[in-house]
Amino acid sequence: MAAQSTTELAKKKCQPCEGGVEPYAARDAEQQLAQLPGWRLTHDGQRIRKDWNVKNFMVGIKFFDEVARIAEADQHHPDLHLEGYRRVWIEIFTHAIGGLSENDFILAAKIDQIPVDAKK
Ligand SMILES: C[C@H](O)[C@H](O)[C@H]1CNC2=NC(N)=NC(=O)C2=N1
Repeated sequence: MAAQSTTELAKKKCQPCEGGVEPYAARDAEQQLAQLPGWRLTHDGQRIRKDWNVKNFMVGIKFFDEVARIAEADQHHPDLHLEGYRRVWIEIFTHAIGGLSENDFILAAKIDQIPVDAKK
């Protein structure tokens, strides 16, 4: 499976997934992640995750608001975490298949286009 650039991914729209799709093998997922700085595999290669230290709590909340808009527009939804008032992390996987589909990488690429005020 050929890895796609972030630009290619971000131009795509998530496709409705109700199962019946083979999850990415860890090796393919790793290759795709090489194009997505900061994202890594978790849960035995079944999810992708990225962490941010944002400037303050409201920056985190506003970031989530932007992420939520994208997720709703594409009907593909990440797990959003905010702890310790500015430590943010996002996990993405395709619930319908219990693993990774192209949708997860599309969403990650779109999230990476959101400007986020990081801790100085
Ligand atoms: C039909 C539509 O794609 C599904 O209901 C969506 C909604 N959002 C979703 N988000 C994620 N992350 N995984 C899913 O399987 C999923 N299913």
